[in-house]
Amino acid sequence: MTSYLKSWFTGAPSASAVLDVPTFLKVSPPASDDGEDTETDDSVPAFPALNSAQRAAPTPSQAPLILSDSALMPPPPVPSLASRISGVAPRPASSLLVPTSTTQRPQKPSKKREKVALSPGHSPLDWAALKSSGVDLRGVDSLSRIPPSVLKQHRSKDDAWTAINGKVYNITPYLSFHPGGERELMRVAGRDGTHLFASTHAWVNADFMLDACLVGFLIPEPSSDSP
Ligand code: HEM
Repeated sequence: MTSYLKSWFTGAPSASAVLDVPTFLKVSPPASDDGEDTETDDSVPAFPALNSAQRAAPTPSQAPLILSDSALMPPPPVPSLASRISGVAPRPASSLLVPTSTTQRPQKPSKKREKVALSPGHSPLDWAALKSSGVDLRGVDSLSRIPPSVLKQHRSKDDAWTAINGKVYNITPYLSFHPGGERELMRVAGRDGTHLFASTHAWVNADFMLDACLVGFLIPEPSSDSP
């Protein structure tokens, strides 16, 4: 047995190791679909099949080369443990990956825009429903021309007006619906809020949000000496 294995690895055929591969000349045909097997021959098929890859395997003289450990492909490099900092995850090998950690301190949330919890029934959808319900949200019979002095008189929560882009709105009904809270919205009550509004959320369409609350148009203060 040992000499046989030796001859296999070295490729030298030994006298005692003669591969005696039996040759089958007859192979049984595949069974027919209808199950009617006309052949009464019960010979077993050759295994491996006569034309199989196994039979075409190398002879002892073509024995496969077995590589030693040093001839094999080296393993991937071990990440350098020396450069690791305690408590900090190692940097990924690819610079395209997201860094696993950062040395920057998290930024404090901006104080400028804080969301407030709106009371139930005061979502933006509820506001849209109220606007289209036909309920009077203006509090005036007709639109008028409003100078800053008149606007100034409407600065209480129950009666709050503001001017945005030249239009004056009654913001009292919107106070409890404002996602930024009543307090923030009241900052523009009784005055022109265009600048503050735009610097807080320029993307909000005040014209659309408050169309049902329009009370008039902001005009310059009439000069006292005019007739
Ligand atoms: C007068 C008309 C105003 C209308 C129609 C209005 C409308 C809105 C709307 C629709 C949002 C939600 C925006 C979003 O989710 O992106 C919002 C958020 C907010 N508003 Fe107003 N706003 C008005 C005035 C103001 C004013 C004068 C201030 C304060 C100076 C203010 C402060 C805020 C804040 C802080 C938020 C933040 C919440 C967030 O991050 O969404 N708003 N406002």
